[in-house]
Amino acid sequence: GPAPHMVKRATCPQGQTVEDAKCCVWFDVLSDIQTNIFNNGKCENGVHKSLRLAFHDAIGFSPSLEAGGSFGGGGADGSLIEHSDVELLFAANGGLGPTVEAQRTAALTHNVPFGDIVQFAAAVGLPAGLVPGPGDTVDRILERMADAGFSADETVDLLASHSIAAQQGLNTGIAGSPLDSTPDVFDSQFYIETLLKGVLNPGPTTGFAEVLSPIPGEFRMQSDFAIARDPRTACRWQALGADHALMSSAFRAAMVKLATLGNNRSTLVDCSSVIPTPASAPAPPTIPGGKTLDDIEGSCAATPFPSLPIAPGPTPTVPAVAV
Ligand code: HEM
Ligand SMILES: [Ca+2]
Ligand SMILES: [Ca+2]
Repeated sequence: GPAPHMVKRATCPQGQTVEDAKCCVWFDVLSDIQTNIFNNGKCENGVHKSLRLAFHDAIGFSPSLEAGGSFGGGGADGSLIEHSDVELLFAANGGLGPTVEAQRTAALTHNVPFGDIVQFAAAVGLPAGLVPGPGDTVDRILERMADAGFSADETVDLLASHSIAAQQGLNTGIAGSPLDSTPDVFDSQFYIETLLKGVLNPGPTTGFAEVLSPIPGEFRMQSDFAIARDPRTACRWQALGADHALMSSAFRAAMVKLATLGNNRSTLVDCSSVIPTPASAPAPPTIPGGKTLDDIEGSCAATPFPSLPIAPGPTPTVPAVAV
């Protein structure tokens, strides 16, 4: 049967049953943001930015800074909205402003908190430098993630987010260049394509922390390139690339942890049933057209890269998305 916190105990005014009557307002928030932030529920810029915002809000959480007597950040506390005057100035949060404002409007409309009120008092500013950067070494990224409580595997799991992602700040000349060939589909392609040999620059100039890409139009950042090939992370990376079901379940588990960082989970109300059920599974993982297994830089010492089907036709040019 369902876990105790998932037992539905309340009926909302519109007839839905939920875990707790406190969840009902989130149906109103849901339809508001589907319409006003997600362009009628499309996996586009509003969704991409909102996911990135969730990471940047939550990862401002450092037990080691706190132990040293400094403010360690409040974790997933809505500080990016509450203290947008401070936090939007951090370089890592570039491009997030419009989403922060749209979410503020929705929160105020429905009278829901930006984040946990207890965390708010402490979260007067997210210490800069807590969000990993695309030019950081794998050592530094894994250390920072470990400080916030994430293993190397969980760090890889969270990067599934880069399957629905584009860059705009690293190379402004090609703003909207996606990180995989299917930026509107949450699939395994990101993990496969980051392992392909880099052969080209997608733009006329090279951006910050940009490394050679395998596919015209696709952007590859240094940190993704390096994490895909590091002995500590390469096997997990490859495993998620070959298995969408594993990728989804691993991402879900790591995202629950991220979304509640800095909060006491026993004090939170679980409203999972408000989240719509995802549409059907995406197309199975493939090696992009025009490439072969020989183009994959297999980096997991223990296991060779699996032989995946190759998409028909020549190597595609990945179109830019709106950002
Ligand atoms: C661990 C190290 C990570 C690094 C170094 C990193 C870095 C970046 C960078 C530099 C961009 C491009 C930003 C721009 O130019 O506009 C980006 C985009 C993005 N990141 Fe990450 N990221 C990391 C982890 C994560 C995690 C854990 C999540 C979510 C759980 C996430 C979600 C996203 C999303 C959704 C985008 C696309 C935003 C858009 O399309 O506008 N990232 N990331
Ligand atoms: Ca925060
Ligand atoms: Ca994708």
